[in-house]
This record gives sequence, structure tokens and C-alpha cells, in this order.
Amino acid sequence: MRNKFLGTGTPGYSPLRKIRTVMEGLSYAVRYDFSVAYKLVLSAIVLLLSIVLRDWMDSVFVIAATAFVLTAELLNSAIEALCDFIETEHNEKIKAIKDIAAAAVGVAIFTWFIVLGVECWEMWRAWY
Ligand SMILES: Nc1ncnc2c1ncn2[C@@H]1O[C@H](COP(=O)(O)OP(=O)(O)OP(=O)(O)O)[C@@H](O)[C@H]1O
Repeated sequence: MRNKFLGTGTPGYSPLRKIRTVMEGLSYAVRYDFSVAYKLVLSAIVLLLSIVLRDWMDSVFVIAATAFVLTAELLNSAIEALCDFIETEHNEKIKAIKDIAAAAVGVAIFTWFIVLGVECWEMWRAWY
């Protein structure tokens, strides 16, 4: 893929190529990162239930929280992979970089957990 700042790679803009890259990235993450896979599955279940049982606003909240946590997880995985690629030994600077990225995931997971928890609680109350 062309780097617009460095002027390297394949020239031209291709939406299809972009979509393929996105799908490949998601596929890597789901296959190799359990924390991405289980969040996707849990969110899909709650989303389906919210669509069946409740109004659209709830589904939008679940989608937004899921997108937020997945974005944080994917960026964290990419940062981890880059760190491991450039440094195989223990390194305090790598530790700080990875810990900051992990903290971002922690914030996102907390938000996702609250949204899904409230959603499940509301559905439970509506059911009984
Ligand atoms: N090269 C390193 N040097 C110093 N500390 C490191 C190094 N690699 C990992 N760590 C420490 O170990 C922690 C976990 O890093 P690791 O790459 O194993 O992530 P992980 O536990 O597999 O995370 P995830 O579950 O998101 O994949 C980091 O947050 C960091 O504190």
C-alpha cells in the first residue's frame, strides 16, 4: 500500500483494496487474539437480543461500545506486535509503551462492560 508521506508503495486509491485490508486485519485479530474474538461474540449476542427485545437506541449503544472496545483492542494488538518485532529482549521503554496501550484497552473494556451490563440488566427486567 502506498505511503502518502514517504511516497512509497502502490500508487492510486482503491476502496476495494482498503476493504480487503480491513477484512484481513479483522481476520488476523479474531483468529489469533482471543480477547478480540470473545468480545465480538458476546457483543453480537447482546446486540441480537437488543434488536429482538428492545428499541434501536439500545442497539446503537451496544454497537458504539463494541466498536470502541474493538478499536482499542486492535490498536493495542498492533502496538504489541510492533514492539515484539523491534525488541525481543526485556526493555523498560517497551514495557512503558505496552502498559500505556494496555491501559487504553482497560478504559475501553470498562465502558463496554458497563454498557453490556446495563443492557443485559434492562433486558432481564423487561423479560420478567
Ligand atoms: N519486551 C518487553 N520488555 C518489558 N516488558 C514487557 C515486554 N514485553 C511485555 N512486557 C510486559 O508484559 C506485559 C504484557 O505484554 P504482552 O506482550 O505479553 O501482552 P499480553 O499479555 O499478551 O496482552 P494481550 O492479552 O492484550 O495480548 C506488558 O504490558 C509489559 O508490562
